[in-house]
Amino acid sequence: MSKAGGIQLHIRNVNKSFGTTSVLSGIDLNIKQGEFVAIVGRSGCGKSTLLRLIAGLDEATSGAILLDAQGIQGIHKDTRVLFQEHRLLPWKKNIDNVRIGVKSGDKEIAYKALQQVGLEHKKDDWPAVLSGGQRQRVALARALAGNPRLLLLDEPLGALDALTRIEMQQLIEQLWLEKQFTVLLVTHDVSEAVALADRVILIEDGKIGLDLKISLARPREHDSGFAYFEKIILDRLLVKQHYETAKTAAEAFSI
Ligand SMILES: Nc1ncnc2c1ncn2[C@@H]1O[C@H](COP(=O)(O)OP(=O)(O)OP(=O)(O)O)[C@@H](O)[C@H]1O
Repeated sequence: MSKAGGIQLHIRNVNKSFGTTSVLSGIDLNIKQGEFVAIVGRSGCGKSTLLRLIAGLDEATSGAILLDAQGIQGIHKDTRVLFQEHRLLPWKKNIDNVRIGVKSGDKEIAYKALQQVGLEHKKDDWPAVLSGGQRQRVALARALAGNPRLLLLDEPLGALDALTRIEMQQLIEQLWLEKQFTVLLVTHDVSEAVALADRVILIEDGKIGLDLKISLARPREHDSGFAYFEKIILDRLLVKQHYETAKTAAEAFSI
């Protein structure tokens, strides 16, 4: 029997290099059972790399990643990952794509997962006839069907239009409140991070530059409190960008 509730995560002094290029250095992070954490940062800062290490899809160069106090060894049975691309198999009907996520292959469980994302009526359709948002919902259903305790989301809403994106955010929040799994969401969208997360982690220069608790009630409104948190994060991202731009300009003019 798997344990109920979310997975607890401890990251201790994790470093990751590709060849001689260091991407992550000295990452320390504790995530509580059932916490919703968003990871933001400029393009290429190492967000996806960190997520892949936690998913067990890649190995840290040094340091430790503990899931429920156990050192990670490959993909944990209670972890599911959702990527920006839906990764559905085009030759399988939606219900059969969701069944891939069920260990026993049980069709009932797959059907229930499709119900949870509001797409049970599309069970016998092919992924090709769905909209982009619907395909992402089927991919989410496939992840849910595995009854995850840790859900890793790597920009899963990045390719969706603004309205569908907000609907998906609400669906993810509602499922998280119901099921109490732990969530790590990598996103470029600061507003999305503030809308969903208990904590926002900002990565810069391969380190944690900011670890901000979002102390706003749910469901979140776009009010002055929301704008306050958005500004803290955006200011931090932009200050860094201004610094980089100034540095590049200074180098170009040999200042
Ligand atoms: N398998 C790999 N081999 C070599 N370099 C890699 C590999 N994976 C990632 N990198 C490098 O590591 C750095 C961080 O990449 P990563 O994808 O984690 O960034 P990111 O913050 O998720 O970026 P984005 O927001 O653009 O998706 C980049 O410079 C990238 O080129």
